[in-house]
Amino acid sequence: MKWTDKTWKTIEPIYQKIIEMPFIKELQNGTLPLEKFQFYMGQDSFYLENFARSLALIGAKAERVDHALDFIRFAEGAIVVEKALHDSYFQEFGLENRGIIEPTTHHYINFLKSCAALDQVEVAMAAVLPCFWIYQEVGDYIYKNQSAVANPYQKWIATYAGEEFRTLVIKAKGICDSVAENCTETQRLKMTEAFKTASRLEFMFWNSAYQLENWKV
Ligand SMILES: Cc1ncc(CN)c(N)n1
Repeated sequence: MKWTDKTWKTIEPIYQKIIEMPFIKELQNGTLPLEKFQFYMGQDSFYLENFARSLALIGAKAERVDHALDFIRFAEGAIVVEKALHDSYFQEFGLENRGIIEPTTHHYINFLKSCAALDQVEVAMAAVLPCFWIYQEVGDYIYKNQSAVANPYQKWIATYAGEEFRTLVIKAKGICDSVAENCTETQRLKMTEAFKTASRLEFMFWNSAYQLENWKV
């Protein structure tokens, strides 16, 4: 069985919790309060910027030159999406600035950057995979289950349920499977652990937006 198939099984309970969370349910039926979506967009702008930096670092460390090129392109794509957020979504959703990096965003981006800087490159590749794969699954899930009424968040849904994003996810999964084949079992377990931690952080990221979580001091 492929490393990705085996690993997804370990996060099935986390994924189930994600699709049941109020943020996702309300995004799906279009009732998510604007304030929560604005908070999410602001934090996601910080996230994407730092996700891109992590991807670029992984690209620089990849053994295979084709993997390096793929990761450098992923990094470029994340920066382009981040810019699109500023140029269009922020305006559309009335967000004047992105605020400051709040606790869960801080935790997540520092987890990714530390994996990219300090861990074995295969482990770092596994750590960024949920950022692709979970978003595609959630995008597809919402797209398939949404009600017919006009949804103010349709553009967000279309981004992650679209063909373009699916192609990236297939590529990112393929890279993880190919590097996992050349790893020892211990290294593969470390990859799985990193994938699981990032999946938990995806849950926490949406949850923190729903709670409008902040530093409090
Ligand atoms: C927190 C988070 N994770 C993943 C994605 C999709 N790249 C995102 N936009 N934001």
